[in-house]
Amino acid sequence: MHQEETDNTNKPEEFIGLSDFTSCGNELLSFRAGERLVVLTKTSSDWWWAELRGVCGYVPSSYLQPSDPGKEEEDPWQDEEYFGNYGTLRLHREMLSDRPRTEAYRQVILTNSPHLRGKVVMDLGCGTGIISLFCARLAQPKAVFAVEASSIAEHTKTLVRQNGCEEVVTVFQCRAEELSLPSRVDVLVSEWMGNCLLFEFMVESVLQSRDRWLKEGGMMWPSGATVCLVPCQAGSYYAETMCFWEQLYGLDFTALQPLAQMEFFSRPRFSHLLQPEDCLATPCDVINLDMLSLQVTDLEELNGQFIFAVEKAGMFHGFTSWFRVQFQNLDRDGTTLELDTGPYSEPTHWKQTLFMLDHPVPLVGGETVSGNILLHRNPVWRRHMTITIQWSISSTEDAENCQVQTKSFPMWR
Ligand SMILES: N=C(N)NCC[C@H]1O[C@@H](n2cnc3c(N)ncnc32)[C@H](O)[C@@H]1O
Repeated sequence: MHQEETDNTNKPEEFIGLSDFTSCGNELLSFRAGERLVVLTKTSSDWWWAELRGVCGYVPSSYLQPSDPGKEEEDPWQDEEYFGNYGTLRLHREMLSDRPRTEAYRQVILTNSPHLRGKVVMDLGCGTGIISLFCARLAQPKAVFAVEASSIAEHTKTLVRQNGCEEVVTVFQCRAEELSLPSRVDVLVSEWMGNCLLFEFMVESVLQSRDRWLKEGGMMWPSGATVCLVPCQAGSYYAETMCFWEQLYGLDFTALQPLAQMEFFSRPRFSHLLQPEDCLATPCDVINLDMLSLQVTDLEELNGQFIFAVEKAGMFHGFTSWFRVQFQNLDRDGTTLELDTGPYSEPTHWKQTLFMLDHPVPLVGGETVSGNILLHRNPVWRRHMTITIQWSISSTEDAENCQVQTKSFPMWR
């Protein structure tokens, strides 16, 4: 690749393919018309270094157009839409009606009540203030700073008054990044988890607030987070999205199956309820995060390995993912509490996330599914990521011919 001139602007930009481009060299990146690529560096006027679904390569600049001109100005955090959504009751009602989630935080406050006495607590992204109210009602903290950027905060102030907590709880209606507080805090509690743990990437705000406001030796709740994965059957989802086209009122609509595969299997399926009997192996913890040491830069790429021993024969339709979060006790010898959003626990509003393979594969007991998962944060749209899973299936007989497969799932851009 010759360098006519280099453009050192490193701000990634999103472009859309004007027409299909098929790579004819190993450093070139193929794409289809209409696909959104992220141009990382305009290395020359004709060839740019770009990324598509976690893979990088050179693309011809003449095949690309900037994604919708208005979008250049669009905030990469999409905060207007994001905080707009949280300004309505719909999402707060969903979170409050999630008993395992809300009860877990209540138990954390109750269990740690003695050590919370006289402490200063920050509740980051407090929403309706439920966790702050738990603190004020179930313990005797010196102060609780309830931080909420959306317009729901106006109502949160009323809820604090109506529940007699205004002496202890102060609501700050602003982004945590713009906050000024009278003092640092002993405990930073937040319910920040999104689908696949990280979607929305509110965790970045939590880490920045930790570095700005948490006292030395202070406590993060959650103190730790784990991403789990398992190979699974998804027979009913496969039937309703793929088999559906086989016999339609006596007609053969299977010509639509390639379209169905693109439409239903190319992105993760949120809110999938995995039945325990559909797990083909014992689930693996693939990513572990320590909320005291985790850095924002670590969030760009998180990698995990897995080896699954297939325990029973079944159809390998895909992988299912979920998360657990841990709440270390303020009494260092005390029990660590945990919220598990997996298939063996009571379902939460997150349920689980399903990653469908393009084609199901029959598995038999004794085979192994091994590989790795990569959570790659979107360099342009900062609340989004692409999950890439690489796997190979090996059986005891012919271990050598296990071919490595890979698939990337944008969540969502
Ligand atoms: N996936 C989740 N748990 N989402 C909960 C997000 C809650 O935190 C609020 N929130 C998210 N980020 C921030 C931030 N940087 N500053 C203040 N509030 C925030 C948001 O408005 C909503 O009420």
